[in-house]
Amino acid sequence: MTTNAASQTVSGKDRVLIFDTTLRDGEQSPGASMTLEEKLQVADLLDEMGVDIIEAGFPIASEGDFEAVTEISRRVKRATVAGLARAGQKDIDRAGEAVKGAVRPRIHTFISTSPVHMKHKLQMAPEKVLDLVTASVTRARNWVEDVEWSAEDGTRTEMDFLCRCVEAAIRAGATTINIPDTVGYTTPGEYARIFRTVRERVPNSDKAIFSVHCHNDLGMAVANTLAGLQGGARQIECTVNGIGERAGNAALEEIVMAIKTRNDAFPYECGVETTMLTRASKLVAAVTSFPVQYNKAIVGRNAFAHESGIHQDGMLKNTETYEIMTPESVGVSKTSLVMGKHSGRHAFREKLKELGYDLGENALEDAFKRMKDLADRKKHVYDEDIEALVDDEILTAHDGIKVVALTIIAGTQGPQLATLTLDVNGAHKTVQSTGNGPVDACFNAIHALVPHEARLELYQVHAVTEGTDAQAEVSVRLAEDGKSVTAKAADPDTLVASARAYLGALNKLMVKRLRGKPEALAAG
Ligand SMILES: CC(=O)SCCNC(=O)CCNC(=O)[C@H](O)C(C)(C)COP(=O)(O)OP(=O)(O)OC[C@H]1O[C@@H](n2cnc3c(N)ncnc32)[C@H](O)[C@@H]1OP(=O)(O)O
Ligand SMILES: CC(C)C(=O)C(=O)O
Repeated sequence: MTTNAASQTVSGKDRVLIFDTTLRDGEQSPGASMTLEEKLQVADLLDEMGVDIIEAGFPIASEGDFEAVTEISRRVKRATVAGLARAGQKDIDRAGEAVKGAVRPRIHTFISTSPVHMKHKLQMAPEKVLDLVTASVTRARNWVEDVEWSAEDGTRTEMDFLCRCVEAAIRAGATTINIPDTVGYTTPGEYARIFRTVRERVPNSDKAIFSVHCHNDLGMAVANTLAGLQGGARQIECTVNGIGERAGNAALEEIVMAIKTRNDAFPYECGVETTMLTRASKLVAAVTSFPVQYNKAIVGRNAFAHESGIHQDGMLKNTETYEIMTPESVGVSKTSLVMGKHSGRHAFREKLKELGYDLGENALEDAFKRMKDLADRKKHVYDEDIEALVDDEILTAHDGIKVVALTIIAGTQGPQLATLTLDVNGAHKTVQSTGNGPVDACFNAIHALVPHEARLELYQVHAVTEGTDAQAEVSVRLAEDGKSVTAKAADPDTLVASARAYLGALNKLMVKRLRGKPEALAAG
């Protein structure tokens, strides 16, 4: 056998081969077509990552597929490169032509063996299919030594017939026998039994490596894959991010991490460098434009994110409380403690530390309450949101004038009306003012309650993060007697942020005015 044969490793564990079919079965996902350049990038990464076999395409399908398989065969240095072919001469010759330049070429030929496929799709009698098994494998062997044969719809195939086909394929020279669960129909116990039975009943079964290939129609692709290994299979066919026909294929990253994390249950070795899994996932998502669902195991963006206070507290005390593998082991730089309405004080304190703040207990409590309040109104609380609210907290902590309430009536029927209540050194004062627009009305109200000569030099608004519920960060610059001050405030309501930024600047001006009159400052 010339290929990367599955065998026992020095650790005494069985080596399982990872056969990646992202570029063939993965590309069969409606809408997932990749350009040649994109396929080459994926193939390079798979090779670097330590995948054993790369199924590069189905060469008879199109000129583009032929070119992709040919190119990938030329450049991949380590992995075996496989091309798919139906049980026909033209398909096999085209695949042979495409993979012949590979360091380790493989032809993967298949034919359906289930009653429903043979009768309705192929419209062939079982004996004819059996003949084609021998003929196709024999022809493929004329091209390469490494031939894989697949019994399409194997899990819905009658056992006696499956065994006869497998025996014929091995006799004709197949070195790998794949029994696919083409329509995602099998169950873990059943799939393991199929492999055990075929391996026991087929006399020459020890001459080939058995392979699993599972689809996810019932959400069992990974479970079935692992069960297939327990039944004796030693090659796993899978795709990055689990993309593939219909509901997809078994996800490479999930299988590899299940073997690594639960090696007690799945005592096998595989050659994939797990720290590259996230990179591979991102690349495949980018080139196929198939987003990865947030809660996807291993590579979803929430796979190592914790929002609940109780979990975050546990994580801060010992990461093993809520993580069964480290984010670093799959190429994520670190766990993220996401701030949100379910977060607790332990995690918030840690987050502030990470962002470079050292707040006292009271300031921390205030900031925590404001973060919770923000999280009730806003879907995502980003680090920038926390920075904005803490900066704002620090600025307003010493302010003599604060917003108590603000209501604006705005719309097409002007003038816009602001009703504003301010706390001016402890006394609440309310006024109504109109203006040319809601911001003008609001600033006029401030002017009415706190008469001043300062000039507005700058008024700027920008969204702290994305989305219509993003916090607005408002900057205001006021100038008086040749002195100018700038203040910022952030709030999901642009007008509240505007009022607070204006008052922030006004407070700073007052402090400047009083500078040099310490007795006045002390009096507030
Ligand atoms: C389970 C799997 O994932 S199998 C792989 C599926 N992937 C694809 O089909 C993607 C690429 N396919 C293609 O580009 C095209 O289908 C081609 C080029 C392969 C064939 O195209 P066409 O010649 O136009 O045939 P079409 O796709 O319409 O029909 C398939 C034919 O192949 C036959 N066929 C299907 N599987 C096999 C097989 N394993 N061995 C031999 N013949 C087969 C069908 O019975 C049908 O034959 P018929 O024309 O005599 O009725
Ligand atoms: C060609 C075979 C292996 C296949 O993709 C399937 O049966 O799902």
